[in-house]
Amino acid sequence: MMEMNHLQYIIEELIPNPSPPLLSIPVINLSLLSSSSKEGIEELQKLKEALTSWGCFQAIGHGISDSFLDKIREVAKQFFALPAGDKKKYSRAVNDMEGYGNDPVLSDKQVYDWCDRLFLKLIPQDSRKLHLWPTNPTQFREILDECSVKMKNTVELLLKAMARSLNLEEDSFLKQYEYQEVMAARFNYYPTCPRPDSVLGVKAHSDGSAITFLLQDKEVEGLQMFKDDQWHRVPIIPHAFVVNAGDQMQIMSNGIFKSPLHRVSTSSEKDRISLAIFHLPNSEVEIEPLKALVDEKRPQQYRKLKNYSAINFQCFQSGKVALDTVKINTFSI
Ligand SMILES: O=C(O)CCC(=O)C(=O)O
Ligand SMILES: [Fe+2]
Repeated sequence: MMEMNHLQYIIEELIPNPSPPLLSIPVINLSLLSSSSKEGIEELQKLKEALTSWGCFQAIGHGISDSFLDKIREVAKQFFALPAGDKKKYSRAVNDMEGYGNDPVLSDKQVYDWCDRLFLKLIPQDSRKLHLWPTNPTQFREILDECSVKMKNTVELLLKAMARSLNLEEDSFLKQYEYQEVMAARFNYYPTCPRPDSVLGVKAHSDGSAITFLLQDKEVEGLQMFKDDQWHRVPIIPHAFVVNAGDQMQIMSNGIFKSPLHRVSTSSEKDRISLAIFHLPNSEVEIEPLKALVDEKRPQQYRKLKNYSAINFQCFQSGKVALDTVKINTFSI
C-alpha cells in the first residue's frame, strides 16, 4: 500500500452492516447454453432470470480448466508479493488508468479504496502496453496472454446466449460492438485492514463494462452485491467466475439486464486477491438500446452514445451516477 493518510480511506459513518447475510446467487452452467436440449433451454431461461433480477451469476462449465485458473491466481499472488520497488517499475502514469497503483487522486474529499491494482488492456492486441506487463514472475505475460484468448471465447459464447435468451439473433450484442471488442484485466490486491468496520476494499459501484468476469480469491470472501435494498455476501465457488452485466449491457438491453451495484469489504486477518476481466465495445463504437428491445410498452430508456468509459470517469469525478446521466426521461407529466 502506498503511503497515505489513513483517514482518507474511512467512509464517513460506520458501514451499517459490514458483514451482511450470505446469499447464493444463481449458478449457471455455460456449457449447456448452446444446447437445444430441454436442459439447455432451461439453463438459458435461468440465465435470463439471473441477469434481469440480480444482474449476476456464478458461471461454471466455462471451459477454462481449474489448473489454469490456479496458475493465474498464483502469478497474481507472486506479483503482489514483490518488493514495492519492483512493482513500481510497472506504475501507471499520473493521468493513465493502465499499470500498477491505486486510485488516482482527483479531489481532497475523495475516499480511497483499500486496494492496490494492476490494470492492463488485453484486446485489441495492438493496444497492449507491454512495458506495464510484469516480467516477474516470468510466466506472468504468457499466462495473461493465454487467459485473454480463452476469455474471448467464453465471453462471446455468453453474449450470444444472452441475445438468444431474449429471442434475438445471437450476434445482436456483438453486432452492436461492431465486432470491435475491448478486453481489460484488473488484478485487485486487498491488504489486511485494521478497520474493516469503516473501510471498504472497493466502494459501491457498478461496472462500466458490458460484461465482467470476476475470479474471486479462493479462500477469502469480500465481494458483496446489492439487491432488494440489501447487501449480500457472495459465496466463493473456487473455480467459478462471478459474472455480472455492466452499465453498457444495461444500455444495450434497454434496461432489461441489470448492472448490479457491488462493493468489496476488507478483512483485518487475511489479504485477498481477485481478477476482474472487463469486456466492452471499442470507445469509437456507438451503442444504444437494441431496436428489437424498444416498443410502446418499453420505450427507449437510454440515449445513443460512445465512449461510456469517459462518461463514467467524468461522472465519478463529479459524484454523479453515470447511468442516470444517459437515461432518457420516459415518463410524461
Ligand atoms: O474484488 C472483487 O471481488 C470485485 C472487484 C470489482 O468489483 C472490480 O474490480 O470492479
Ligand atoms: Fe466491479
